[in-house]
Amino acid sequence: MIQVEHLTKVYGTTAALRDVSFTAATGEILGLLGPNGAGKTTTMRILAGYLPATSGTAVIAGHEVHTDPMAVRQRIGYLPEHPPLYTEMTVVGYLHFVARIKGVSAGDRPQRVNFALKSCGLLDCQHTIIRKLSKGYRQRVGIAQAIVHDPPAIILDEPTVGLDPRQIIEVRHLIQTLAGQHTVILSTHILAEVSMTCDRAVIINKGEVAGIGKLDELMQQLSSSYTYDLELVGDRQHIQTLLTQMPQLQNVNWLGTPDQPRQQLHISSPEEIGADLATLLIQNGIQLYEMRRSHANLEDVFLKLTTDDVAPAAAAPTPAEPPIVEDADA
Ligand SMILES: Nc1ncnc2c1ncn2[C@@H]1O[C@H](COP(=O)(O)OP(=O)(O)OP(=O)(O)O)[C@@H](O)[C@H]1O
Repeated sequence: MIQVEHLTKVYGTTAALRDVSFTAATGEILGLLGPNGAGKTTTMRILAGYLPATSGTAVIAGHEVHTDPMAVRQRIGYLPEHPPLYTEMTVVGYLHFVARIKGVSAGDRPQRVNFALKSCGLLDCQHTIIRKLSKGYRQRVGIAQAIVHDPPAIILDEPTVGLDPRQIIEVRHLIQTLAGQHTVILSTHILAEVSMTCDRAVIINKGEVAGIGKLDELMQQLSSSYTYDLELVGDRQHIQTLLTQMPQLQNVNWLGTPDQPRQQLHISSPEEIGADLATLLIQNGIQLYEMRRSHANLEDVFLKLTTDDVAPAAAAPTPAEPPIVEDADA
């Protein structure tokens, strides 16, 4: 449904995206996850046809965003970070307006608007002036305008930002109900958003793809899959020498000071090495008081992939730039 290949965007001297590539299959929810400034919004705006890429291509439902922008805009729903709602209109009036400018026929409009109102939990406030809605409800209106013309692809830029916890849960649930019939790409800097909402994630960092796949696959990609926290008594130097016998150990970090009676050690390893490690230490006279093993969690993956230098992926392309309503008007 969505193919992004070798996408690069340069703002002046700033390379916001470098050779970004990923795909999103029909019906899936793909999370674009990255820290501030990673290039998420830039990617979303290019996909939505509001920003031209410097190079590369992005194809949505068979149409390239640069060479065929109008066809793309008819096939996507886009929720920008700050949706440009017409705040003096009622919710239902606004959705009818958007449906019209998105090309929904007059006969289909009532049904499409009703679907959007219902899907987004807006039926009860459909006659309310948008200006009087809470932020959470405005966000729902933003999503409703993105789906009112029933596009096959939905692009949501930070859809839960600024919402309270209850609203976040509601919006995430809404997004999940949209998948299946729609392909959804959402951007976020919140790990939990991806783990709770998305089928797969593209982790983006400094404009490059740092990891891509299902979350459990991403965790497996980590070289340090297991971490061990040890409490032991023994000479640090001696222990350090012993550990050189296990070359698979990574990130051997001592906690506290060497003069503490009990030493604390944090080790990571791509393999499960607990039994061998314990045997090595005990057979060499080290008193092992505690050893705890934990698996890399999503936070470890994110920190690892967005802290280290990363290798990119691929993709690129295109169009011009207006806010949703104006664009649709065209
Ligand atoms: N119009 C612009 N002109 C120059 N540089 C820009 C422009 N827009 C974005 N950038 C730069 O491009 C990089 C990526 O920005 P982008 O907004 O895409 O990141 P982001 O991942 O969405 O960040 P955030 O989560 O903070 O919104 C940043 O270094 C940003 O400063």
